[in-house]
Amino acid sequence: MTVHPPVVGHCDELQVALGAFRASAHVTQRWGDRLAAVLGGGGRLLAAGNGGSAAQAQHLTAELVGRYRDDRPPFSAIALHADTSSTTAIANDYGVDEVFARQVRAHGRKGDVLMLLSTSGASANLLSAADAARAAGVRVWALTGRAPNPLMAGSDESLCVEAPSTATVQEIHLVAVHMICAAFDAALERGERGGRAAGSAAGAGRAAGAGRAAQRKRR
Ligand SMILES: O=C(CO)[C@@H](O)[C@H](O)[C@H](O)[C@H](O)COP(=O)(O)O
Ligand SMILES: [Zn+2]
Repeated sequence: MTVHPPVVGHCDELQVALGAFRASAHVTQRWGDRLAAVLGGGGRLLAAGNGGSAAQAQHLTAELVGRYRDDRPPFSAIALHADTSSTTAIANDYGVDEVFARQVRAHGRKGDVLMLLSTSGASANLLSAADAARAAGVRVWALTGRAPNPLMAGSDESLCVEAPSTATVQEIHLVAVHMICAAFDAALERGERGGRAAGSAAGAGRAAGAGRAAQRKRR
């Protein structure tokens, strides 16, 4: 067996873990499709994570509000940890385990999706957020490290990455994020083509963009 220095060894670990991840790639396809239906129908994605996973969660919301590859309408997606005033106030007043749960109660509506990213699948603030979401009728999808873990148990659906190190799990989570975005855009594109084929003046994606403000009724 070839023994690589640690830095190169990381590439080997990533390669092996990516190979295993291919088997769960269909989950990213499904999530991208469903997200297109939820957001296109006026719903919202909430996303959260701690540390490196916060960055990945924010990466996903940025690509939905901005764009992934091609130009398309913006969609409603919020990275909960990115609101520093809310997170610090909630941590200070209610405790750190409440930082995401309280924002889920504030922003989440029935039919929305909460995406939680965690390498351990055991962070208490994410577990509380999952509980809050389910109580509000918000679907919970978890991107985690190795199964089994408490977060996958507390979520409606999960994609668990089998990799030995936190770093590798995080890197594969970013791959998953981009695959979800690609599937999301493809689903919108199919909707637009369907809309045009049916003679609709506006494709489904554009219609969703235009109608979103009206559709999203806030309590
Ligand atoms: O990025 C890294 C390590 O690569 C760290 O910042 C890491 O994300 C933090 O320790 C997190 O608090 C870990 O939380 P989790 O992934 O277990 O939910
Ligand atoms: Zn990206």
